[in-house]
Amino acid sequence: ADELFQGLGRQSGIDRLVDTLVPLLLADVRLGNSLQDPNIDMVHFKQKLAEQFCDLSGGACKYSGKDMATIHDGLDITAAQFYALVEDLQLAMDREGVTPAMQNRLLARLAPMFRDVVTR
Ligand code: HEM
Repeated sequence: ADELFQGLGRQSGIDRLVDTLVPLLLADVRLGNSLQDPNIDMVHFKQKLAEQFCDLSGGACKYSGKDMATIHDGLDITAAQFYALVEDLQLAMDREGVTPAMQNRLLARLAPMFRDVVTR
């Protein structure tokens, strides 16, 4: 069941993936400036993202952050922004050597979050 967790390189691979992903998100003008808010604790954000990827991929973690609808409520996130994040994640996974099969598996587990994240 934890084949995806292995495919992402276990905890250390997931941590590297998040370290590669977050600068891409911060630099992506398509995402708008919600992530540039100085009130966002980026250390916390990265920890929660890594924990979520670990949980979703079958690692021995339980996501302990806010639920996706609550945290993204009021950010007016569009479908285009959701897909832009997915593209950044694909690029980060390419850079970290995650195989296409494993990339697709992680993306498939994120897809159901669309309805909670996209509100505009
Ligand atoms: C599959 C898509 C997405 C996933 C899995 C995801 C995941 C997360 C996670 C785990 C957190 C931290 C939760 C916490 O602190 O408890 C978060 C926060 C946040 N996300 Fe997303 N997110 C997604 C899409 C997006 C998109 C498209 C945007 C648009 C720019 C976005 C903007 C934000 C912002 C601004 C925060 C920080 C909110 C705050 O700390 O007040 N997210 N997201």
